Order: sequence, then C-alpha cells, then structure tokens
Amino acid sequence: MTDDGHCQHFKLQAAFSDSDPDSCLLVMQDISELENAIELLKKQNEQLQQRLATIEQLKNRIREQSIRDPLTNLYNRRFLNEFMERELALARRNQKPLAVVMLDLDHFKQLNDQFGHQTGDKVIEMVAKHLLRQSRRTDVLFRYGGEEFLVILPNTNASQAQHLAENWRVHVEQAQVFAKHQAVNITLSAGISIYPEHGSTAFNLIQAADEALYQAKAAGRNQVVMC
Ligand SMILES: Nc1nc2c(ncn2[C@@H]2O[C@H](COP(=O)(O)OP(=O)(O)OP(=O)(O)O)[C@@H](O)[C@H]2O)c(=O)[nH]1
Repeated sequence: MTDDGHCQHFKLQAAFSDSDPDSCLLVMQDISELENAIELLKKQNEQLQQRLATIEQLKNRIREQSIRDPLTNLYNRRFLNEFMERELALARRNQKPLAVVMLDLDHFKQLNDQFGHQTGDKVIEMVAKHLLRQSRRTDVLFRYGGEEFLVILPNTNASQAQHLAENWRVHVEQAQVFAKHQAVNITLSAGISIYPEHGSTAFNLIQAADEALYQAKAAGRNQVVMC
C-alpha cells in the first residue's frame, strides 16, 4: 500500500541453478500498472453488460408495444399473421386442432352515435377485459379491428370452441355496462372456424370465421355460428 492509499502489486520470480543448488536468482517486478489496467477493464466490462441488459429490456418493451393495441392491451393485427403461422405449424406437427373465433360487437355504431366515441372506447376496453377474464391461459386474444376481436384457441376442437365462445357471448350480454349513468345492453356475435376442417392457412381460417360471423349477424346477432 502506498502513502496515498493505492495498492501496489509485485511479481516475485525465483530461479534456481542446477549447477549450484545454494544459489538462487530472485526477480521482483512491479506489476501495479498491469493489475490496475485489468481492474479497470473488469469495471468497464460490468458497465457494458449493464448497458446491454438495459438495451435488451428497451428492445423487448418496444417490441411488446409494437404488437399490442394501446386501448385494450390485447395483441394487434400486426402480430396475428406471425403468431398464426407459428401456431398452425405446431398444430400441423402435433396433429392437433386449432380454433379461430371472430367476435364483433353488435350495433356499435348506434352506441357511438348515442353516447359518443369516448364511451364507445370504454365499452371496447371493458369487453376486452371480460374476454380476457373468461379465457383460458392458452387462448390468445387480438383486437382485430375497431369493435372486432379475434381469439386463437390452440388444441381446441369445434365443440370446445363453441362452448367457450358461447360463454364469452353470455358474459358480455350479462355485463353491467353504464354509459353516462345509463345502463346499456352490449351484445356480440361470433363466427368460428377450425383447423384443419375449415382451412389450413391463416388467411383461409380467418376468412371462414368471418363468413360465419356474417351469418351470425344476418341471423339476428347476439349468437355464435360455427363455420
Ligand atoms: N368508439 C370507437 N368506435 C369505433 C372504433 N372503431 C370503429 N368504431 C366504430 O364502430 C362502428 C362500427 O359500425 P358498423 O361496422 O356499421 O357495425 P355495427 O354498427 O356494430 O353493426 P353490426 O356489426 O352489423 O351489428 C362504426 O361507427 C365505427 O366508427 C373505435 O376504436 N372506437
């Protein structure tokens, strides 16, 4: 230790002679600079690791924001194709069914016209919460459009999907919704398609679910139709 509190490092090397066992050569080397440089490098490396971890967190946050809908925090349509490709590949490999449920709020334009767009937004938010609360851990929910939701149900057959969609329909119908202190009835219609019966690509399955939804609307709304 020096007078000003710094550590000094020395390296001591001893060399013995074969011809003269009683003699030995001692070499002492001041390696303080080298040790200090190693210490500094270690600190800089730690700081770099911390910065890399922060960048990774930020990257994850940005990625998460880019695939989520800000109003409902459900996944957005941008993520849907990527997700469905992955899930369909899994379903194909494991020979499991996969259900696609398209849900749409009924007469939403009327609600907007009567209570305003802000109230409409609150209703969309509330419905998203209901759907999330009533879904299984494996179900993945998307906000597909304005008042349209899409749910992907891996490893789910037609009767299970019908049962789940019916459960969502009933929960939304029975939900207590107040708009400007007035109770309003919210209902939804749903269309379902199943892999592999109704299609083998994301495009075909979504189109089939959309057609089933159209039938549910045409048949009077507030109902679930299987493709
Ligand atoms: N508040 C709110 N309204 C939205 C949003 N996106 C779409 N809309 C409104 O939702 C309404 C959808 O109207 P339509 O497509 O005619 O459907 P609908 O009135 O629900 O009728 P059906 O679907 O046939 O039962 C339109 O008035 C859109 O302006 C949104 O993010 N927030």
